[in-house]
Amino acid sequence: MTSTIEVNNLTKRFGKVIAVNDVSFSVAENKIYGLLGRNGAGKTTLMQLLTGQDFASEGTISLFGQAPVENAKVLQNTCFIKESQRYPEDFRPKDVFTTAPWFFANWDQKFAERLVADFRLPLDRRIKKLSRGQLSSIGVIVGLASRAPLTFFDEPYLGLDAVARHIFYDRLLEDYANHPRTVVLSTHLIDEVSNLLEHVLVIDEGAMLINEDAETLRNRATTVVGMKTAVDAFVGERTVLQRDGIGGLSSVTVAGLNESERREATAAGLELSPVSLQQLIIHLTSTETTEFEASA
Ligand SMILES: Nc1ncnc2c1ncn2[C@@H]1O[C@H](COP(=O)(O)OP(=O)(O)OP(=O)(O)O)[C@@H](O)[C@H]1O
Repeated sequence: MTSTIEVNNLTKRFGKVIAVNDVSFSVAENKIYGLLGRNGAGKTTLMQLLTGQDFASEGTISLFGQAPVENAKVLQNTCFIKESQRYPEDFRPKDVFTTAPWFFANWDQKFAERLVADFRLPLDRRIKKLSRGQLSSIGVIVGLASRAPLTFFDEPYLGLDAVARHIFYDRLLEDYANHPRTVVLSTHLIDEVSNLLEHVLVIDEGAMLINEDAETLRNRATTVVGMKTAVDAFVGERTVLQRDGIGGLSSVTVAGLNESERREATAAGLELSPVSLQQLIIHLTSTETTEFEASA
């Protein structure tokens, strides 16, 4: 498998703050990655380092086999959409879409126009007059229509309403199927993007906590539902992530179950359902977590 990104022992310090702490990982070509983690975990810093916008304190980064810093060849194949994107004072959306093709070799103007219509973006209004969501939609359109071989979206949709967010997800999936590329998406709306993600990176306090195929990760926990006595008997000494119940019914989320354990649960009249990625990540990154990580 070809890697688009290779990171080795990457550290970034801001004075005493260690924003990224000795991180090593690779990102495979033509997959959609989720870069997830709590506030201040180091996601934006990591993306800034990867896109050559900041210097590493230690370690190495390779994009398409080369270091990204001041490397035009690498950067013209990379698109970084961030929530806080700034535009020249007098720019209107149409100016952004006129200049974007200068930077991105694969830019698709027709696709950009379709997205402008989808997002109902007023092309002639000054950018400083746009609503928060309209401003975000400019970034999302650039990120999609650039068709850069490597695209980073850092919380790209602040202010976008639910309809617009789903247009983004749908268009991304549709266009990715026709024009495969590597996408790294950072978001806190984990359940919304859950079906989009093929691989999940979770960073916590600067360190890489999870680097796993999304499907494998989802199978790391299961919710067992049924009569309280039967659920308790089945759960026994297993690691419990979450426990809910009402009346005689109980719902308990436990760390991964193998095939024979699943059969055992079903035979005991219990229902099994997969845990949501968001629930799992909340658990893995909440401060008291250690036992489940160790058992995974
Ligand atoms: N220029 C800077 N100077 C000092 N500390 C910084 C600087 N930039 C980031 N940090 C710190 O580094 C840590 C990581 O920040 P970063 O913005 O990468 O987090 P994040 O995961 O993107 O968070 P969020 O989800 O809230 O956007 C935080 O503790 C932040 O306060």
